Amino acid sequence: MGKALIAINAGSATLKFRAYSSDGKALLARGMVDHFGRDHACLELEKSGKRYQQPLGSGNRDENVAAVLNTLADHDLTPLAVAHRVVHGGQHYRSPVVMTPEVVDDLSALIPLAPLHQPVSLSVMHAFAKLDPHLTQIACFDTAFHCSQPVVATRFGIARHWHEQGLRRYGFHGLSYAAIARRLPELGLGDGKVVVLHLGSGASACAIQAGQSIASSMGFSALDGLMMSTRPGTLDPEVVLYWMEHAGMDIAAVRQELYKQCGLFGVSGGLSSDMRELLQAKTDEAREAVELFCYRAAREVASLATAMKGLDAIVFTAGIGERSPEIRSRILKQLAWLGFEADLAANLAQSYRITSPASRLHAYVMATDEEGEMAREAAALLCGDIEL
Ligand SMILES: Nc1ncnc2c1ncn2[C@@H]1O[C@H](COP(=O)(O)OP(=O)(O)O)[C@@H](O)[C@H]1O
Ligand SMILES: CC(=O)OP(=O)(O)O
Ligand SMILES: [Mg+2]
Repeated sequence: MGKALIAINAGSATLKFRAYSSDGKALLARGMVDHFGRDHACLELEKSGKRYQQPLGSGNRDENVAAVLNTLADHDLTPLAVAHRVVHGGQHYRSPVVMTPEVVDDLSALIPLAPLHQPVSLSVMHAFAKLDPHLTQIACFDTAFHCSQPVVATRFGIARHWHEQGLRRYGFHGLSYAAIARRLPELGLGDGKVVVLHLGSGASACAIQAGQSIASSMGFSALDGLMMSTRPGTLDPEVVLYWMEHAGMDIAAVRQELYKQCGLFGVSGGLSSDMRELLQAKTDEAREAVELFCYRAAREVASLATAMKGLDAIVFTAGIGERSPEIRSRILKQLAWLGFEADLAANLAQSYRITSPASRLHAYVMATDEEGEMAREAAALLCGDIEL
């Protein structure tokens, strides 16, 4: 097999990768490390109709990444170029770029704003560069899709000079939203007002109108908005001041709390950050964690609909959104007053449309394709369709 365009998506609970033909169009192989960075990390690969699975026996992220690179080599998937999902592009990066030492420095400076993701993406780039220092590596940004938002959606209610210094809402999961927006015309929603719920380990929602991001639940960092696996979502900032003033927590301890100890994990009393486990668990704490997750997601839909002054449909996507009928059904129940009537059988079958034909508003399940979006961006950059 010739060389492949590799797309790497380092998320907070998974590391997904795909190999494409050099034009980014044909999918050659797909894989993922589930439970990325945890003791029971497991690598899966699908290639030429065959599936391979390998428990990694290590919760070390660098070792998990090394296993991915070895697997690519073992399966004859030599990189022609590698496209990386980079969560934070800051004020400056609004379209994909070829990595250079200067870009590495710029993206490293954003690590504090995306501590679960940015360092991992940079270390994956470093691992590939060690294999081949001349390899073209491309950064594709989660923040880029949200550049279309009106200023009002990007401002915090703080003094103007902070906004000018970059303290504003950026929005994340943009590669996922771009992939969904690309497919909205299939549903007759190319010009519609749609709220997309990206429910994975990190979770956010985005108002997409006529294919463009109008507003998003995530802000300056990927902490804001919906409650997530280990992140709280929207939080009164006084909670942070309280931690610092009364619990003796310094910045590192606060950051650790916000990124690792909150969300499903914290509310379930430390039981699990994994929705699959919480849905099986019988404790009151697990039940409350799941309830809060759904409640926050449903509330955000109504808020984002208001940003668009209307709503035509919602779309569920990502790990939980694509695979959990229970969570979708609870969110739809909370939104029933808006005109959603779930089709229970369709929801259980993970069908495309999961609302009944008579429902005033419709809900859909769509598989996200962050890697496909990155491959498209990288191929366009490599053939000169996007200016460097
Ligand atoms: N069948 C399922 N039911 C409920 N949750 C699931 C299911 N499959 C995966 N998940 C959840 O999806 C999350 C991972 O989502 P994903 O979008 O793939 O991750 P990441 O945020 O790492 O990109 C995991 O935390 C897991 O709990
Ligand atoms: C931005 C973010 O939270 O990403 P993920 O859901 O992949 O962890
Ligand atoms: Mg993800």
